[in-house]
Amino acid sequence: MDASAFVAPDDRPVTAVTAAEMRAVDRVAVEDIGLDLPRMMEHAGRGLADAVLAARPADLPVTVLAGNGGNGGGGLACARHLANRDHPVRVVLDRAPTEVDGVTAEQLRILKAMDVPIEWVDADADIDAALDGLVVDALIGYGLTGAPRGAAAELIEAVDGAAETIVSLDVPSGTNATTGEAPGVAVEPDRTVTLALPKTGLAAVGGDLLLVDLSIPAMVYDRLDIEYDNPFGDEFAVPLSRTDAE
Ligand SMILES: NC(=O)C1=CN([C@@H]2O[C@H](COP(=O)(O)OP(=O)(O)OC[C@H]3O[C@@H](n4cnc5c(N)ncnc54)[C@H](O)[C@@H]3O)[C@@H](O)[C@H]2O)[C@H](O)CC1
Ligand SMILES: [K+]
Repeated sequence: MDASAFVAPDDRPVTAVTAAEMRAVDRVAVEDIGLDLPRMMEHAGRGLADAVLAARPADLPVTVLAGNGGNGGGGLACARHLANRDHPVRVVLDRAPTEVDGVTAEQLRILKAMDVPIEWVDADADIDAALDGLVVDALIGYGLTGAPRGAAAELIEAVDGAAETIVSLDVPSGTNATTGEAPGVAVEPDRTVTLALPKTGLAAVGGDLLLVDLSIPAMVYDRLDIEYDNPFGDEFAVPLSRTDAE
């Protein structure tokens, strides 16, 4: 097996996947096992909340920047767990709540019912520097298509200048999950909480790396001929180190 760009704490190599491979994993998980996206999104949000609680001093407010896809949905699930622990958390969307759809809209409905503050920005809003404290970047994950545009781009630019700590979910927003390239603006996180398996593009990204388990069984990877040796052991999240392997 070629040396991986990532290793788990016991120096075990951890396979990295491209965005296309991870999409295929999601498809097989849903179609063959019935492990559906909302369930995996919940695991993502719980693992992200664990990482945020571990990273933030008690009094630091948390702002979750959420997009309209699976990445946003994981961020919103994280916001719910923080709110349940009376941590100061608010959500800032890159569009009006009425424009959020799919599973992410379901996550949003729960937060609304819990009276979690929900704000949003549109393309030409100038975002106040209130993006201080700890910012969770759940705008865009491996679904990036081209250079960030509109409100998402504005938020990406605002957060890099204002936040004390930035935790990105899965892939820093604006970064191509496969190549690590940033076609436009991109978040520069202190930590990336990536999901299931590290994305190949994360080898080129700075900051700490934490891998969170979405409970995808090894047989899904086997069906796609993706080399998989459970990186979690008995944990549900493991820190990853980047090797200088080519
Ligand atoms: N097995 C797994 O790894 C799982 C990962 N999950 C999370 O879901 C995302 C992928 O979700 P998807 O809906 O396919 O796309 P994203 O949420 O990453 O992105 C869509 C989001 O981004 C906006 N957007 C895309 N390109 C641009 C752009 N150029 N400018 C502005 N905005 C852009 C788009 O509008 C949407 O808002 C993965 O990363 C994980 O976080 C699943 O939760 C479970 C399985
Ligand atoms: K992100």
